[in-house]
Amino acid sequence: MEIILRKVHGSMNTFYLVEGNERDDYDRLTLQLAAIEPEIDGLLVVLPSQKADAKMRVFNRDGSEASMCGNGLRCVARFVCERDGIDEAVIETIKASLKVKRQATKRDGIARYSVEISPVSFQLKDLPMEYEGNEEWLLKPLPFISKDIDFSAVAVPNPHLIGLVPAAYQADQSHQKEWAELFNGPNEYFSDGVNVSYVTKVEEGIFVRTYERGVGFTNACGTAMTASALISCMAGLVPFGNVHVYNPGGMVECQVEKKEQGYQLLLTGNATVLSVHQFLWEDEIEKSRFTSTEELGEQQLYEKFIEQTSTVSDQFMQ
Ligand SMILES: N[C@@H](CCC[C@H](N)C(=O)O)C(=O)O
Repeated sequence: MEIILRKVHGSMNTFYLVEGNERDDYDRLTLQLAAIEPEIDGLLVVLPSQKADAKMRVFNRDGSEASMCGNGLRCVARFVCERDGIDEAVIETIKASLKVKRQATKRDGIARYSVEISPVSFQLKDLPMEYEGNEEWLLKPLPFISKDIDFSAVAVPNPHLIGLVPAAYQADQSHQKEWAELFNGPNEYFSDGVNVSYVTKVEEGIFVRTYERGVGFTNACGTAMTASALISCMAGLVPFGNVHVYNPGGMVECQVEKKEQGYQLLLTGNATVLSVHQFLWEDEIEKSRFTSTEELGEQQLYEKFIEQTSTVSDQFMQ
């Protein structure tokens, strides 16, 4: 079957995006694409919805399905808004229907979208995380990892473990790698795995590096950056409001507001289309292949933006 794929990214968190109908083998398509291009983070599927403008499903590079993807949602938001000629939409995801909005284009010419990140839960059962009968784990060390790092567990609604770390843990990622690999294999704490982020305060906001469940280290994880901004506000590291979140793939803005009914989170950043492809999707991987590729020029604009943000991020890059 011939399908159209768009290669897209939010903060260099890179996906193929396909529009299709509900079917049960998008995990197979993800694995086929990852076999051809091991550096992609996963697949975004745009489906019809009964209750929203569209539905999004997200597959990690290893074929596992996630309940949410913040960077991916911005790319889906752009696809749906451009397809339907609208500036705002509602996208159904596994656990919630979320509002998305096109942002006015700045002078740099980059397409940007804002997406709601919801629901937010600190209940360990919602990640799930199991640790000595605790119901929540917020801003305190997990003694079996380190006495020096404050960790927090939060579901938005995909699972995140967030550590507030000094800069030395960003320069050498071996500590983060060791624990993230452990928690994403058979282990007693996180039965479904977890996205693990290390967060460091920088003058202009925070820097976040994430080891993603189903992927490994990534340029950026939108839900992780938003959850990290929330935890950084709760810790008093940065004020509530608009938080600049730097990452190895650029910078996004996370709006963190405390409301009576809980926290309201908004993620704003680029939604870049790199290329459009035709792909022959066959049962066997050997027969599946790209049959055409059209490169778009958008990445040049994004690279100029990265040059500006790299003054902050470079100190943490190896
Ligand atoms: N990159 C995403 C999150 C993708 C899913 C994650 N790996 C999980 O399994 O929960 C984002 O931008 O939020």
